[in-house]
Amino acid sequence: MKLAGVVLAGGKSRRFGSPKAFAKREGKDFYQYSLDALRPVVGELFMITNPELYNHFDLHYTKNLTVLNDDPELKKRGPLSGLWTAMNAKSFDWYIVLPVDVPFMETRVLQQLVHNIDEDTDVVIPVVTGRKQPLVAAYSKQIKSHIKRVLDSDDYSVARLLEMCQVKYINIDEPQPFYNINNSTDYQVYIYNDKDIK
Ligand SMILES: Nc1nc2c(ncn2[C@@H]2O[C@H](COP(=O)(O)OP(=O)(O)OP(=O)(O)O)[C@@H](O)[C@H]2O)c(=O)[nH]1
Repeated sequence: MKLAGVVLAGGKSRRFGSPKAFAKREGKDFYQYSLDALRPVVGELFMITNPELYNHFDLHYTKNLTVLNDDPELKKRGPLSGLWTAMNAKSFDWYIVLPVDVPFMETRVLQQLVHNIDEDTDVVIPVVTGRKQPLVAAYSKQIKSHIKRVLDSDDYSVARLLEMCQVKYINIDEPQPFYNINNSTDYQVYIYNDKDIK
């Protein structure tokens, strides 16, 4: 089974106030944590961003990394633009997706997703303390045409896509295996107090 990693890195970070991809934890950029978490489980890595951010990434951060901008025809439609761009760039059996704002992500969470892949499933999504996490998930190449259909419609939300798919939700049996850093309060709580929560 051929697996690709996809880091969604083209968001506007309105709530955070500056591009989250380049926020730092212990001197390392957030986007690098996502790449590092994916690297042990996938053959190739894709990071999908936008032209304003593109030149700020280290394009040679790791081997087998391709950094692309969202497909110009489908840009600014949120995370699915990024997933579509990666699927269109190269065919793999499954795409393991991460956002840029999970600097405590660990590879073992992604391994649990991969272990739950089967032929009757299109998408594997973890549920963490009762919350579904569709941007920390595995997507089959089989749903590429569904993604295109959603992006061509008025509602290009991930929720709309999932209505069309066989989704397997897996419970991650740990209190908080990762944190989303969406705004400055999250940053304050989880990064400044990093030493306290470890
Ligand atoms: N490639 C790509 N990634 C996106 C796009 N929109 C959001 N993302 C990424 O998807 C993940 C989740 O995004 P959000 O945190 O919900 O949105 P955001 O735009 O980054 O932040 P807000 O403006 O505060 O909502 C992040 O890693 C974003 O970088 C997009 O249009 N293209």
